[in-house]
Amino acid sequence: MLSPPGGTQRCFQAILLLALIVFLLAGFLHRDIRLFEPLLWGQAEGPPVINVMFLKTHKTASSTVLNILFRFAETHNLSVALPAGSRFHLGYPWLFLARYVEGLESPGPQRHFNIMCNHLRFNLPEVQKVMPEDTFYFSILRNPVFQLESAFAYYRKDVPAFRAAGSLDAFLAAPRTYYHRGAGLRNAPARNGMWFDLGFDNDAPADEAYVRARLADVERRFQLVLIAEHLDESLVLLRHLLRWRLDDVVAFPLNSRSPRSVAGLSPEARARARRWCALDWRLYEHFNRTLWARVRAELGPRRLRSEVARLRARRRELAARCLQDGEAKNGSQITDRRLRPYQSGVADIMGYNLRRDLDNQTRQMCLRMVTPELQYMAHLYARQFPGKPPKNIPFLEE
Ligand SMILES: Nc1ncnc2c1ncn2[C@@H]1O[C@H](COP(=O)(O)OS(=O)(=O)O)[C@@H](OP(=O)(O)O)[C@H]1O
Repeated sequence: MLSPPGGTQRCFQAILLLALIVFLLAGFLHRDIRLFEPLLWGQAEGPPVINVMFLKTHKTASSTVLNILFRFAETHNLSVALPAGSRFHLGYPWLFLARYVEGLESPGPQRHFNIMCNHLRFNLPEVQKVMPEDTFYFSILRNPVFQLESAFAYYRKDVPAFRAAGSLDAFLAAPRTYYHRGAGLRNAPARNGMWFDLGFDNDAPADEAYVRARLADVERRFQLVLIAEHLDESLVLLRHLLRWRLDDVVAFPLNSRSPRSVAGLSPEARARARRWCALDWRLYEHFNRTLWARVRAELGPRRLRSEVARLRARRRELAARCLQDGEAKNGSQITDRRLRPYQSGVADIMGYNLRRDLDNQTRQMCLRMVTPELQYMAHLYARQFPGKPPKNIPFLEE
């Protein structure tokens, strides 16, 4: 005889119902946790880091990072190690000396600053005279092929090796024809420019032991090295390490050339650039690899994806709120000359027009995000040293 069908059926239905409840609960909880995840992630585990040294390498998206730091300094009323007197950088291309900083030129008890981020050639013992002991050090690198191409356009008229060559292709085909050590530091941007900015010899042979020793120096000193090609991921990691808010690291790209002034390079020219700048190439390869290892260890792929998406969404939102047409403009299209970026070489450097309908508070916030480096530095200088003559920016007077 068969057992009464009602019992088995009820048992089966109960199991099914239980499975359904478990399934729905799991799905709901999962969604629920995911809903709160970004909030939990956003919570800092201590006060924000406020002593920060950024080694601003050349042509690596470093102006965008500098803007982040200037804004943080201004909104938190922090002191910035600014170039002394009428200068615009901290002694570059010479190795940095503490006396290049305003307020440290005369002997006396050393003063410390919170933020240091203007162009300089790294020289640790002198930087340590300016920055507190607990300073967070970081820098940025870019693929040396594109960094060199950008430098060529930007310094075309200033760097003897570039001036002598008709084009970057011609330069890379026979760099020794144009590049002579006799020109000294003025030729630094023409070879291993990032290696040079780190304070190393940009003409040294790329011997394995030497390269490894210098990479280890950088590892030891810098808590983080950002990569321009992965700037958003880098900024997410930076924010996490500094315990800053999302808006602190949201930035519009600054100092970018208009696409028409960017030269395409053939695969041969790219390979030559990698060989010519072999030290920079090793540097870039190494820190590109360690950035991803670091991101995996600190954040993991899911959190990284979510935070990068939040950063991009916020940038889009602010671009729509702040910017005329929501986008960058060529240098000549910028109507307010105070927002015009410095133009150099044969590069057409882009900037931004602000929307006209902004209320005062929004305008103030947007203005900080689009103010070019030199103007922002002059503004901070006037704020920090009201008794000193203000910095004069010659191209704004023209
Ligand atoms: N993610 C991202 N965001 C912003 N900018 C980026 C980024 N990646 C690269 N770049 C390019 O970096 C170049 C500007 O570099 P810098 O600001 O360091 O230049 S400078 O040394 O301060 O003059 C400038 O390069 P070019 O446009 O090739 O000249 C920027 O376009």
